[in-house]
Amino acid sequence: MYRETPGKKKARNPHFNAYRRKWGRFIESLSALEVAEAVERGFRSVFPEAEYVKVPMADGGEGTVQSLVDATGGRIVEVNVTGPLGEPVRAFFGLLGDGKTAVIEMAAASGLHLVPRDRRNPLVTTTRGTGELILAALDAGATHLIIGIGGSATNDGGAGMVQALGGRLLDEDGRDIGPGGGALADLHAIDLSGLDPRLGGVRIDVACDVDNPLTGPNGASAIFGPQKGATPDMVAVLDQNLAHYADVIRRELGKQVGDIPGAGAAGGLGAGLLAFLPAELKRGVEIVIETVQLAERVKDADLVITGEGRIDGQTVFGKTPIGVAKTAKRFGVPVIGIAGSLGDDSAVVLDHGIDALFTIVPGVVPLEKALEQAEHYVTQTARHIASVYRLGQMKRTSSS
Ligand SMILES: Nc1ncnc2c1ncn2[C@@H]1O[C@H](COP(=O)(O)OP(=O)(O)OP(=O)(O)O)[C@@H](O)[C@H]1O
Ligand SMILES: O=C(O)[C@H](O)CO
Repeated sequence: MYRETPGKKKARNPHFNAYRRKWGRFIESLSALEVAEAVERGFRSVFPEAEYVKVPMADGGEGTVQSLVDATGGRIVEVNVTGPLGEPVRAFFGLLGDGKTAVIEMAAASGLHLVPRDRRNPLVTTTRGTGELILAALDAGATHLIIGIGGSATNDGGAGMVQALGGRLLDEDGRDIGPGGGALADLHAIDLSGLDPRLGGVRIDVACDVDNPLTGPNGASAIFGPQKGATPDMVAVLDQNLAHYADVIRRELGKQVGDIPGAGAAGGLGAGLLAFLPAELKRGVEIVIETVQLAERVKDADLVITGEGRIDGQTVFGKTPIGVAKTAKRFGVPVIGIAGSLGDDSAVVLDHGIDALFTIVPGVVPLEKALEQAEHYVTQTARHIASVYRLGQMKRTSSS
């Protein structure tokens, strides 16, 4: 039960995955830290003396690097890498406060947003830039890598990535195969002897945005190929090539990776990471919870506030707010969820550890305005939540 310590109330504060980078190209919305700050401002106007702990959270998708950098006092490192079509792109990774953990979003180097719609072609797009980001992280001294995969322009099974790291993918004549999901048809042999030796000493946690297998009707090519520019004929070729790729991996490396859930994420990069590197696929939010030591930070809280852009029925499938709520519930801490918008089925989250839900928009406003005004709306909503919370305390005080 809640008990007020005079002068110091703990309303521990929030975990919110609104993604600056996601919206940044159109309209500036908020990073997780900025949302946390807005919640604190709203709460402070009602509870000025409370202690507020802000833990920017994420689920492995876009915004994860920024959140983990903010949560751990790390820094963002910018690097020039090879883009999906072979052109140079300015990408980034995060080096966390411990100086040993690097966080990579593969989409920063190999993302769909980097390729104009009329040039999308997964037969040729490559994950080479993702491999180059891994190399840059190793150069920075990282021994633990967190790699968020999804939002890719690619369907090459991580072939470009392993080539960038020194692995050789050879055709029948012993020549390196070219870039893209099309060239996988030529693969005959794999030689990992030139792989960067530093990879032997690293731990790699991979957060996939989906659970799809590598091939088949639910595989990478069939489900995500079309958004990358694949026609139905191209989907058939890409799927066949990934199946061949998995066969060669099995023959050459003795690893069976195609059916593992998440192998088909990011055009089969999930499978490539498992086949070639010391990688483990995990739930993104679990990786983040561990990295920011969330349990430690919520265990003494009186209240946790969490949220995301939109809370709906999908939120219960491994999204940030539910991971936060489950952690808080281990310590019996109440949890309030806030969101930019609530789906018709949002109430299901109330069965998964969230005790109450609020939307931040004050009325019918265009999305553009809602995003522009998000900081103000979050502050205002937090103030209203704090007022209701205080009412609950008054009732308890007067009836005790
Ligand atoms: N500031 C905001 N105000 C109102 N609605 C918002 C706001 N931010 C996000 N939304 C709503 O949430 C939807 C999805 O936004 P976003 O992709 O950021 O969601 P998310 O739920 O945080 O992320 P994801 O589901 O991709 O992990 C938007 O289309 C919009 O309906
Ligand atoms: O990149 C992709 O293919 C999708 O986001 C699924 O991982």
